[in-house]
Amino acid sequence: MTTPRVLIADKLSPAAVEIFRSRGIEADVKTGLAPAELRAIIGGYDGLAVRSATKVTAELLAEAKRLRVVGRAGIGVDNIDVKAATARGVVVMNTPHGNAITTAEHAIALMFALARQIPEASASTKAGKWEKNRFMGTELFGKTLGVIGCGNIGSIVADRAIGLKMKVIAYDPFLSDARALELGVEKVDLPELFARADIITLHTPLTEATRNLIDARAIARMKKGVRIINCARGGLIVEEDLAAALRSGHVAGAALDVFETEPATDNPLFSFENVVCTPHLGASTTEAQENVALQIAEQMSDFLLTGAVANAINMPSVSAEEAPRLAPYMALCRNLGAFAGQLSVARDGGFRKVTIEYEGQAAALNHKPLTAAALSGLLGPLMEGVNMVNAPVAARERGIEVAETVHDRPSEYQTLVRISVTTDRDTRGVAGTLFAGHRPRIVEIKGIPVEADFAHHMLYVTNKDQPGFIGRFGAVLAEAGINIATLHLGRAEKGGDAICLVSVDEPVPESVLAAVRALPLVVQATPLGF
Ligand SMILES: NC(=O)c1ccc[n+]([C@@H]2O[C@H](COP(=O)([O-])OP(=O)(O)OC[C@H]3O[C@@H](n4cnc5c(N)ncnc54)[C@H](O)[C@@H]3O)[C@@H](O)[C@H]2O)c1
Ligand SMILES: O=C(O)CC[C@@H](O)C(=O)O
Repeated sequence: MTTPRVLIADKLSPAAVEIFRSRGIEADVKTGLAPAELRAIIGGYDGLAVRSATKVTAELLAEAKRLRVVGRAGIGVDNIDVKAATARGVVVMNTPHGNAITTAEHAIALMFALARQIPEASASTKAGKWEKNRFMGTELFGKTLGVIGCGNIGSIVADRAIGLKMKVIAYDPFLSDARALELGVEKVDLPELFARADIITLHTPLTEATRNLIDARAIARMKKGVRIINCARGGLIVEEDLAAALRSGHVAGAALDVFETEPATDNPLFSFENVVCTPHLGASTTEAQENVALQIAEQMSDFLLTGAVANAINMPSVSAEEAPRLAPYMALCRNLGAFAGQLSVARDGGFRKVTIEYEGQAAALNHKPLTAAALSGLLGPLMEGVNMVNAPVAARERGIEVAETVHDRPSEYQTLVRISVTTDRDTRGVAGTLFAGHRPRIVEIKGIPVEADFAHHMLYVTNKDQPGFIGRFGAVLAEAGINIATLHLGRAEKGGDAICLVSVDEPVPESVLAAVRALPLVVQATPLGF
């Protein structure tokens, strides 16, 4: 394996570079590059580590020919075109917990700053004015805090606010009653939160569903004198609508760490005395930056070196312990998928349904990555650059139904995977096992037992089980100068359908295939490549 190369494109703790290098990965730090500069060099890297400044766009990804992973040292991935990355088979991973406490603390700090006008009071005091009467605050004790988005950060904010003896109400469509009870928050719907909260704090990701969540209509439903805190993403609030509500006095104040356009150097909200602003500092503590840098460097190194996948947005997880155990299964599933796919494409075209069955030891494994590997093999003949990241999406986009079946029954083999592909005309199944625990081996084709290793070039022939086939078949290949490396036969019953699977040393040319197909007793012949 060539040494993987990672580009660190945003300012990350030096600990990240140390981790990459100690794991034998080449790491270049090039921050502040213009998009064109980044596009010019990205083709040389297997991994890209970013924070929020670098925009990982479809244009950038189009130049990233060898890129396998984008690592976000932080939580929000809205600066990464995850759809484009997935389509190109690039894993996108983040560090979901590393800066959560720090960001929650920033939200609490902003709440205090807002309630006691600390930034303005500080500026005034330092300017030599002693304006004791100008800065009348509001107490937090007993106030109702409305938390919108009660995930990692929102729930830490709720916990801290409860410690301050505030009443916490929360709106999050995915918050269960049990979790709300555990957190000590009251679960409410959005209109009720707007109607009851004295202070509202936002902790949702920026998605199409949450963009412009706080607009003029939403603000009109809030209490007069409400205060709003945003430590999540700028696009959650319509800034003009917030400015209008600040002007009218309906909103008593706002504290904003994030803005619609960043870096925010000129924003109409800056002119309000009762607006506290910080430059996207939510995650900016030494502790959080150390956490996310270490975590992303470890995760990216694990993936590039061992295939382990943690905290990926667009791929199932594979733990570092599982990765070596799953590796031979992934090869088995990819090859079985490729076998079934090549057979079906060659004969019928489009796939309707794929069923992947796991039996014996395989039944106890983490199936999601194995199914993704099977789909990548299956779609290989149809798509360029298909891999475990983009195959499940590609299958969905092509309307292919994917079913996983785990058999809790004794298996003839210690471990078995069977892949069946249904087209408009037929269903074809291929099963395989791991020989000696690690070598993928075919054990059944269309219900007929046959034992064969996968090889680079193979020829799969179905024929009538009658004397004379093998001699003629061997002669055709021999006349064409094609050496048979291995030959495996199977049949459904004496004199019935039979199969012959050979591995050969080079691809079988079309003219030889035509000669094989023309032989008496031959039903079909399909070249296969693995
Ligand atoms: N200011 C900063 O520096 C900073 C730092 C870290 C994270 N963030 C932002 O904070 C966000 C939240 O981070 P997190 O770690 O808590 O994420 P999380 O995924 O743990 O929590 C997000 C929560 O939002 C909920 N949610 C989704 N859609 C919703 C909707 N329409 N209404 C209400 N709730 C909804 C989800 O169910 C989830 O529980 C991140 O997406 C990121 O954008 C900002
Ligand atoms: O990297 C940062 O400074 C901000 C990170 C933050 O926005 C996040 O989503 O994790």
